[in-house]
Amino acid sequence: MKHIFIINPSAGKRSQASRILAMAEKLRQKHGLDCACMLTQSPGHATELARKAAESGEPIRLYACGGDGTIFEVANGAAGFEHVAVTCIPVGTGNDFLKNFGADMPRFADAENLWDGDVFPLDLIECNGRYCTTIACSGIDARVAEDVHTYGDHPLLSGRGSYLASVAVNFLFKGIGQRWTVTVDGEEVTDEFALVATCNGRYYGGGSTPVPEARMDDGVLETILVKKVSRPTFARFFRPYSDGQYARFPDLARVVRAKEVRIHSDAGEIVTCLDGECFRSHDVTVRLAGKRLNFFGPRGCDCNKTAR
Ligand SMILES: Nc1ncnc2c1ncn2[C@@H]1O[C@H](COP(=O)(O)OP(=O)(O)OP(=O)(O)O)[C@@H](O)[C@H]1O
Repeated sequence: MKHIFIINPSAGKRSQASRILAMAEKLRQKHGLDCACMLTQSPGHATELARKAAESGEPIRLYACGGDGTIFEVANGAAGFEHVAVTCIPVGTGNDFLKNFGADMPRFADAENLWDGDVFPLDLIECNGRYCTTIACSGIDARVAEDVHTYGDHPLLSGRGSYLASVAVNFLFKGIGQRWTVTVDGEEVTDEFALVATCNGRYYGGGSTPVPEARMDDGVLETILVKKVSRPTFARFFRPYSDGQYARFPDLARVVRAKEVRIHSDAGEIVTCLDGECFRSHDVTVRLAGKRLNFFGPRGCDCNKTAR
């Protein structure tokens, strides 16, 4: 069994590469493990490294050392490979992926708790040819995420602080909704939408939980559709939405368990974020992926620990 640490030196406020290198060295000395460390050179490189390792055919444990973007990239390289398992060592800004594990999240920070931990499969969302582990969102929430990195470098703002700054800018200066045709399992609706978010996990945007009942291994995705609203209504809606209280606004938001959701925009581009990584397009297709991700974590950990 090989243990490969894929380290994103640009994740978080400052590089944790030397701490991860020391951690891997400790595993080598203490347990005689076959460990290797690789630093990513650029965006997308973690997918390349993970796929290359997986294609070697050897049994491998991959440690994605970074934030949500890093686990997203490693998952995209490792999905569907039975002999590969993936975990996350949190050194990112938000680390929303690991919040799904509740009180066990801090245990992921030390590889000593991980190297012989439980392996279990997680569902994945497939969106426009890529895999997403937690939430695939399109609309104002994705535009907010697209802008979060602008504020993420600010020394006075935490992960949550950068998120709130981006919400304020998008709310005050950019439109809330867009005219889209949304097709849910073949049923088409053309309307003004604020956002459409498909949830496998429960957290995004520095800790918002739009659909707290979403579970990461149940073979089902929950999609929340939110219509365009006025600024005052959005201001009232935002907090309860972030706290998973969408049911208080039945005229604005509904949650469906759909196999496939398609979004089409004739006008402006749709901004979509997969685990916080954003892209723009006129067509978005989201569905439960045929492939799953073997994940490992500390003994006894539960990806649904915080589910309602
Ligand atoms: N060597 C590199 N140089 C610059 N960017 C990189 C490099 N390696 C990876 N990246 C990019 O860094 C970005 C941020 O990574 P990541 O999301 O893991 O950290 P974060 O933003 O601090 O954490 P979070 O998303 O949890 O808030 C990703 O988009 C990834 O593609």
